[in-house]
Amino acid sequence: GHKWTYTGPDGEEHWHEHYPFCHGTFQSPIDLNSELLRYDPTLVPIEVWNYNLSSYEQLTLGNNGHSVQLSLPRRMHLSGLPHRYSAAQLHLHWGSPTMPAGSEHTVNGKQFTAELHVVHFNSDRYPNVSVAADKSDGLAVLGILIEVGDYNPSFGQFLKYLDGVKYKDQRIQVPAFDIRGLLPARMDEYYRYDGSLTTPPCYPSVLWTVFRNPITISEEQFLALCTSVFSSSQQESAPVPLNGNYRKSQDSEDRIILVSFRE
Ligand SMILES: NS(=O)(=O)c1c(F)c(F)c(S(=O)(=O)CCO)c(N[C@H]2CCc3ccccc32)c1F
Ligand SMILES: [Zn+2]
Repeated sequence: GHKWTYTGPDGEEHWHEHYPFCHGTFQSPIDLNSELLRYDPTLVPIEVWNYNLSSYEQLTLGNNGHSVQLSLPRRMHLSGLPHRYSAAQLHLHWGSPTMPAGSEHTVNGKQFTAELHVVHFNSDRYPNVSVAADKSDGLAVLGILIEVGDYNPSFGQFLKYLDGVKYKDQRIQVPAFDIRGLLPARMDEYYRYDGSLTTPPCYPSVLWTVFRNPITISEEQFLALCTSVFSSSQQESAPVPLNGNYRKSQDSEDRIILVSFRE
């Protein structure tokens, strides 16, 4: 597909020129504003299955120029959603050393330091994430807000390999680890709304679950994330740091955001 970036002539204001859904409805991210929240007692705790991967297993860590992503085995899956959703990949959105706020979802206008997305596809209905990506019930993404605080050992499990994927299109195999460690303790408190991919092609195909409680990473871990990787390929003369890879808040239109918790 056509080149897209987060700034400049191919930035998010231009995405719709080649990816029409980016100008469409049900776009993500949105501001999770108290005025739009509705408590829904039917929202059960999210349950994750087979997230505790063995270090004998290897995962593919890659830099696709837009984010760093980790491939996930499809036996990892979620229950507590309208269908079984099997894992495909996880990736991050973050700020920069000078502008550290880089989450996609915001809470009452507050932008967090970064955001982790664990992308799953509806494996009851579709064979893989690519086929599911443009179907209205195709994807379920877990959003985990990240703020700077205590060191995060789970996060360290793949940050330590970032030097192997410094440049666009680099991929390496890394030992798997317990992905549950990247999620917040409370899986019963979350925001829920119908939205989209936050990157082109912006398909309105995502059932979003953003956990209420952020996880923390240390200042050093944050700096490692936003200084280790580049959106440019190794061959290019001028290395372009990969950071600020977040889409701005979209119009929530008249969407209600369901919450599993009482304020
Ligand atoms: N923030 S987000 O969760 O909306 C989201 C991304 F932010 C993002 F960068 C990617 S990507 O594949 O790395 C790049 C362009 O899709 C995906 N890719 C997913 C969705 C579609 C698809 C198809 C095949 C493999 C991965 C993906 C994504 F779902
Ligand atoms: Zn994402």
